[in-house]
Amino acid sequence: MSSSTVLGVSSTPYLEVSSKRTTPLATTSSALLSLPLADKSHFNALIATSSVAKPLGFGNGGGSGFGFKQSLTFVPSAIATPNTVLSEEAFKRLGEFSENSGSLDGSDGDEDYESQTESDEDELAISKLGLPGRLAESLEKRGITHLFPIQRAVFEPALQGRDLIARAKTGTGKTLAFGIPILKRLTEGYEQAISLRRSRLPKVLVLAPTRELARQVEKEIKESAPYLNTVCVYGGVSYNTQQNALSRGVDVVVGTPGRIIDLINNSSLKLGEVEYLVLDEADQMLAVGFEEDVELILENLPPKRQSMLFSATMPSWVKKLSRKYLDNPLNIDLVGNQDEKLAEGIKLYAISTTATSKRTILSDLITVYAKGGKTIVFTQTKRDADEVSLALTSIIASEALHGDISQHQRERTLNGFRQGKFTVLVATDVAARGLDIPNVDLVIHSELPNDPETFVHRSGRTGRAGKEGTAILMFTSSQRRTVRSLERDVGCKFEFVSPPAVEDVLESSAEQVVATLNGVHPESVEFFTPTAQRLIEEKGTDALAAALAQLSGFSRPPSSRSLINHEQGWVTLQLTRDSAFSRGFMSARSVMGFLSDVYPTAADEIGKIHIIADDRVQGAVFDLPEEIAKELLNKQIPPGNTISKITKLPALQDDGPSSDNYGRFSSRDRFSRGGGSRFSRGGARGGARGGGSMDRRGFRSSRSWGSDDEDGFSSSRGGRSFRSGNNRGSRFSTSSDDDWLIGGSRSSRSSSRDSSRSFGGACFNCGKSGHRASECPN
Ligand SMILES: Nc1ncnc2c1ncn2[C@@H]1O[C@H](COP(=O)(O)OP(=O)(O)OP(=O)(O)O)[C@@H](O)[C@H]1O
Repeated sequence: MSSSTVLGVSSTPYLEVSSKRTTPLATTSSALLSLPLADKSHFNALIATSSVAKPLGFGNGGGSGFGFKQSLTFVPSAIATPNTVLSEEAFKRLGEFSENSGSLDGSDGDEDYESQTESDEDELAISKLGLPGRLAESLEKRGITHLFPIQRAVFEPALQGRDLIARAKTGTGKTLAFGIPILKRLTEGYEQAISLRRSRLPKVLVLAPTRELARQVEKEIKESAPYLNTVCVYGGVSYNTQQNALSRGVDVVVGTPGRIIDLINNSSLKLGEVEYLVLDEADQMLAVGFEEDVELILENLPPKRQSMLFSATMPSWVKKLSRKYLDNPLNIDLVGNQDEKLAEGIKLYAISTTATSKRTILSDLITVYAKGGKTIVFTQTKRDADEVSLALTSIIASEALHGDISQHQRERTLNGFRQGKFTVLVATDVAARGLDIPNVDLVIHSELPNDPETFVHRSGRTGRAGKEGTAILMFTSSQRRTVRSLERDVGCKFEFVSPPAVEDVLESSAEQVVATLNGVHPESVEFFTPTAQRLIEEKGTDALAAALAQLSGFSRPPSSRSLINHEQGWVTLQLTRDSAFSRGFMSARSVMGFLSDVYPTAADEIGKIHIIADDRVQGAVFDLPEEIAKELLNKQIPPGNTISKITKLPALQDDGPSSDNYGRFSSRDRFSRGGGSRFSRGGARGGARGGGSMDRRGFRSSRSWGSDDEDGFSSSRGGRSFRSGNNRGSRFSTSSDDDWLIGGSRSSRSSSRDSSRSFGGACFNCGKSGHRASECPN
């Protein structure tokens, strides 16, 4: 068995699979379901593929499935670890391996696969699992006709009584993965019982970290096995109802730790007969803060029980810690360490924002990316959740959800959201884990999450059960590095995008309005038809366009916005220079030099400057207040230069040219964490720090320093709010998030109106600093 693995496959003889050749789908579902039943010391892992996805109606690709490869294959021992089944990482490697190899009998694997798939689908059907009739019936009634992959992987070992640690991506059906085998056992047990005691004690305890999640698990179990008595216990509501329910005899208790402890302490909840324990969101349940409570609860459970841990994230410390509570657990990991941790159907975007532009961008993102569907916006603090929700409400119906809101209101809000009464839920991480709300199209992280796990869970509120969804991460320029490490930790890639252009927002708004027109009652339409006819005769399509504009909330033209930081009232211009005319490279200084020559007011009022990333283009983009931009565009400019208003940003250099002195101070990360760095910005900028009395640019530069921590990584940890940004909210503070600010010597530039002082930019003519092109000795 050196390079081969021996697998026990239900009643069939052991099957030896060489590591060079595999059997495409020789055994499929039966293998999956029965593998752990066999002599466990003999098998390492099993690779399941689209035969898993297909019967589930996920198809083989198109982003809708779970990303399984085309065939079922077995893992050579080199890849699998003992007590580990079904790693998707292993799937991938072995998928390739099996695709290149023939089947053992030399037949064409694909044919075998197709012919085999038909019967697999059958075997995997809920109706073929040997479930008690009423359980199978209620599952099927709910549309659960086939097991999902994690459910298949867990089914047999769970029935065998193994302790488990199971990881599978968000929205892949982990609740029923533990639910189905437990309910099977429970139902079978009760079918043998003559009658059920009214005072029976719970056999199953499921712990969840939040009340909403506990309620949801309760619902899933109740709907799957309505004939059992399932009681949910959680804080924030009266004890009476829960105590009464428990006293009537109970089979399954689902709850949050705090209330469970209270009920144990007042003797309303007795856990002495629990046979099955589940920790949902196990990594959170065992994290600091929860673990003590969990431990306390476990002390009340019989030592002989089956324990199962489930989560979409399972940091290694959880596995270590869980040894305390589990007996020789089987690891079932459908995620894999090297692979992307997010569900397959989630499209990821990242967008750089500033504190002040955040809210405008937020509502634009919702308009453009959710297209009228449901959105969850995650904030760092409760206050942020309230404020963002309030701010959005004037544009889009939205509600806040967080821990300070009364439990009844929390439930009303969640129900309203589920039912589509409003489309935007603004929540703290109380909603990050587990919540299964159908058709959430968009998740927005309005602030960086505290850790990669939270990112995975928050994002996982969309793209569930094989559906597609979008997650957008908003970050400030100082957090760019953290975003990169997030990519590494989660194994994902963001598409970095600019804020939606005004045109896109208008178009999406119009589309949404058009979609709502179908809902207008025909009788109402009749009332308006004569007026509509008259209007069309008088104004043609303009009449309808005006109606759409009004309904979209754009009865006035939207004010222009910077493409760089999305600030209203600003425009982004592009300056390019013919290579024949170029001297030296394009830098922030040379842009300043150019503007000082052509239109000094523009140099005074300029916002951000970025150099175009394309090496073949000598160019930069920069922001100007709308009126000044208009003036500038009417000015005569030196030959070989082109200046224009743009509607889409070209690719930009991240940190500015390294040879530019200003670039040295460009990465705010350098300052945001190091405290009193020797690159003291204040010093470098001519004492701008704290310079509230300085002129505008000096002031701006001082703000950019001062806000470093507020918008930096520490903000996500410390729960800074939009408000902190907004309180600083003059348009000048917006520039405080500059990727790199133009003013290596802002204080000196700020005096450019006073020509007697030295000129801080570079000459546009010769590229040297210290003088203007008009004063150029060359
Ligand atoms: N076999 C199945 N067939 C059809 N739908 C299913 C099946 N199993 C689960 N579902 C549905 O899939 C959705 C996601 O399931 P669930 O909430 O259990 O996911 P999860 O893996 O626990 O997600 P999270 O990690 O976010 O908690 C639910 O709506 C559930 O009813």
